Amino acid sequence: MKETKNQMLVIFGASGDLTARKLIPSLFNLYVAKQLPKNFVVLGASRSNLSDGEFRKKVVYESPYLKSKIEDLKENYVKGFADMLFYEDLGDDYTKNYERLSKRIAKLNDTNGTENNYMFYLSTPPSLYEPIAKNLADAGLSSQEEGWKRLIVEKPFGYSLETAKELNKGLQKYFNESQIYRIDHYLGKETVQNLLVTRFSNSIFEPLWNRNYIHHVEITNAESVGVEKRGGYYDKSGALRDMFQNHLLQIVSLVVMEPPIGNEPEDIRNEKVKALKSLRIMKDDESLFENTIRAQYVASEINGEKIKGYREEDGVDPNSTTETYAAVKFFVDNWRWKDVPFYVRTAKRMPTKVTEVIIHFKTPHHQIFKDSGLSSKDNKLIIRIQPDEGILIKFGVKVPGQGFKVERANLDFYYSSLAETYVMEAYERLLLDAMQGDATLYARADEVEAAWEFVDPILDYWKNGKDIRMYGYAAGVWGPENADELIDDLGFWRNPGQNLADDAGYCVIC
Ligand SMILES: NC(=O)C1=CN([C@@H]2O[C@H](COP(=O)(O)OP(=O)(O)OC[C@H]3O[C@@H](n4cnc5c(N)ncnc54)[C@H](OP(=O)(O)O)[C@@H]3O)[C@@H](O)[C@H]2O)C=CC1
Ligand SMILES: O=C1O[C@H](COP(=O)(O)O)[C@@H](O)[C@H](O)[C@H]1O
Repeated sequence: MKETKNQMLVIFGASGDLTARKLIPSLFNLYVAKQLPKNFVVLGASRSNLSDGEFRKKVVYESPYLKSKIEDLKENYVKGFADMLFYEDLGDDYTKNYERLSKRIAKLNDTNGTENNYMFYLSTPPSLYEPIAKNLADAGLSSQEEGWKRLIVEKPFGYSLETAKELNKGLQKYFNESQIYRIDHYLGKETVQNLLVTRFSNSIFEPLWNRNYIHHVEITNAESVGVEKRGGYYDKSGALRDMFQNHLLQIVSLVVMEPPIGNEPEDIRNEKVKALKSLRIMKDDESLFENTIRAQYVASEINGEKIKGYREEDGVDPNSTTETYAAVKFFVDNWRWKDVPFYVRTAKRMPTKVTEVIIHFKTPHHQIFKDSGLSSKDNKLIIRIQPDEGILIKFGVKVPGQGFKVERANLDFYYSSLAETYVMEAYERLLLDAMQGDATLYARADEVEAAWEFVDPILDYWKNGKDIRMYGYAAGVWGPENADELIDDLGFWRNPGQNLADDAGYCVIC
């Protein structure tokens, strides 16, 4: 087991939503699981004027995100956690007041024995990432002469290839690449990591994992919710930037990558970068027109409840051309994947929340049971990332009786069957990894840039392309009908239900 050294976590943007909703609950879980180091403190920093006590009240005692967790625990236990939290008000301007902040850090370090090991978490608007890094460096807080210093950077990492490069350069002026941890919470999901294990710890999948046996690959990420309270942010982002450039291309890289030479962070990251660099970039309008689809949800009624259309959401421009649905077909230009199409889609306001990877295998090259009724797409490996996490293999079996009637059967594995194993939440896992200095599940600078390189021309075409269309889909359906055209020479999208084994067309709103 890796060692978690005594340390301090400084969260910039500590009065915000992410801190209350994800960061503090994850730290609380780690505290309950006794995974935090002996000497550990959290210093929150934001513009809001809060005392230590008010901060503790907000993110622990009165937090709706901890309510059910702390109800089950003794009060002094909860107090033990809350007492590790402190707060420093940075005033109106994050670029000022660093002198005060660094004095507070030094004092907390001396009184709590955190050994000058500091992890800075940037959970602010992205425009502040570089200024904060600069201010920290100017205050001597990026130097590793005494203790280590790490910088965790939230998404979005850039708005385009150009801005991502600028941000990389900007941060690397003040911190070394090895100190920078770019978070992608999908990499913290147990089932996403399981993609690596499924592929590289079994001898039954990898020999088939190539163009000789795989017909096409499909990845679906669907959410039943709309943009919720984040209309202002989302309208400047859209599905391609919000989910595809980061989370989905990370999943793609794990499906596409070659076997790494080992499981050290750089072994894995090197292969992921190579995978992302092998995605065929679509450059001309014709291929962008043929291989990409965008759409927005429109008002609808589900189970008697009226659902707003995207353009009616708070913070969204009534004439917005931001997509809430994105589907992309692409190829991977390397030896393993030549001519194998990949279909990846992501959207809000779908019938259910689900993320899965489907490997569709080819038809056996000589079919002796071709009158059996099964089609070429009946051998599938489904890796279910959420919910009902697990793996399903679909294959043909003989129907008992005379002749050779073939029917589809399922072989399945469910994570829930490992009931005794505690499965950490994504942020919990990622925070612990960063505390231990393990960057395997964090994106490297070149990885992020390679992903933007693929996405940039699509965004550009969607903004300026001459024939580009914006389709509509009623909230609660599986996107615009036109999206089927993308895939229809091969079949149709698998529209799964909430459970792994639920097949096409099963729709619920949850
Ligand atoms: N919320 C989520 O679920 C997710 C968030 N993220 C990312 O995490 C980051 C934080 O998100 P979230 O917590 O939702 O955002 P919020 O808007 O809720 O919080 C932002 C924080 O930054 C501070 N802040 C805002 N503007 C300024 C400013 N001009 N100068 C100084 N401080 C400022 C705020 O301080 P104060 O209020 O005290 O002024 C607040 O603490 C963003 O980059 C977001 O993209 C990523 C994935 C999911
Ligand atoms: O990063 C983001 O992810 C969430 C979806 O995360 P999940 O773990 O619930 O699948 C998405 O709702 C949000 O728009 C996006 O910014």
